[in-house]
Amino acid sequence: MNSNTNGKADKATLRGELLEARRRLPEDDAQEAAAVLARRALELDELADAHTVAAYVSVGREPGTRALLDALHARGVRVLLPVLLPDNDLDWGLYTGTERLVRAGRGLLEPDGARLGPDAVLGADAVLLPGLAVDARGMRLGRGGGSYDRVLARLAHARVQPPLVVLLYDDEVVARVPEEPHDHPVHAVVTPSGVRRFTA
Ligand SMILES: Nc1nc2c(c(=O)[nH]1)N(C=O)[C@@H](CNc1ccc(C(=O)N[C@@H](CCC(=O)O)C(=O)O)cc1)CN2
Ligand SMILES: Nc1ncnc2c1ncn2[C@@H]1O[C@H](COP(=O)(O)OP(=O)(O)OP(=O)(O)O)[C@@H](O)[C@H]1O
Repeated sequence: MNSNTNGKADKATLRGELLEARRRLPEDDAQEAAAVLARRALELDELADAHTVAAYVSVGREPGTRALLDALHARGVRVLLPVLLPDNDLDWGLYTGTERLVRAGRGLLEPDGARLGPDAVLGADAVLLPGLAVDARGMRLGRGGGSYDRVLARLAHARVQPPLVVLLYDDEVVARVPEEPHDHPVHAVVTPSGVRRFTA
C-alpha cells in the first residue's frame, strides 16, 4: 500500500514520533521557544487587525501559547478558546485571564465561563490551530481527534476564510505529512526561526 492509500496508519506513526520528540524537549528550551513564538505571532499581519482570534491553551510540551494569549487579551482582542465536547467536536469560550482557566479532561485547560456554541469559531478573524507538523503545502497533522478537521470543515461550509496559523517547533515543519481526503491546508506556520506562508 502506498502513502496515498494509507494516510491513517502513516499519520499514527508520525504522530508517535513527533510526540516522543516533544516529550524529550527540556523545559528551558520549551520556555525559550514559547517566548520567541509569542513575539513572532504578535507581529503577524494576519493578527494585526483581528478583533476575534480563536486560539488554544498549550499544555505539556506543546509550543507555548500562554504568553501569546495574555498579550492578545491585553491588546483588547476577543480570544476564543476551545472546549472539548464528548464527541471530540469543539465548543468555545472566552479567554478572560489565566485565573479563569480550569482543568479539563486529557490534561487540557479550558475557560470556565459561558459556552458560545461550536459555530462561535465562524466569528474569528484568525484561527491559531494546534498541530504536530505541517508540510511544504501547508497540510497539517493534528492529534487525531478530528476536532480541528471539523472546525475547518465548518469554516469551509460557511464560506468564511480566516487565516489559519499553526505554531510549531522548527523540526516539525516537514517535507510531507500523510494526507486523507478530509484534510484542509493551513495558511501559515510560525516557528522560533520564522514565519512560513503557503500558497494554495
Ligand atoms: N492545547 C490543546 N488544546 C486542544 C487541542 C490540542 O491539541 N491542544 N485539541 C486538538 O484537537 C482539542 C483537544 N483534543 C485533544 C485530543 C487528544 C489529546 C490527548 O491525546 N491527550 C493525551 C495527554 C496530553 C499529552 O500529554 O499529550 C492523552 O489523553 O493521553 C488531548 C487533546 C482542543 N483543545
Ligand atoms: N468534518 C469532519 N467531521 C467529523 N469527523 C471528521 C471530519 N473530518 C475528519 N474527521 C475524522 O476525524 C478523525 C481524525 O482525523 P485526522 O487523523 O485527520 O485528525 P487530525 O487532523 O490529525 O487531528 P485534529 O483535527 O484533531 O487536529 C478521522 O477519523 C476523521 O474521519
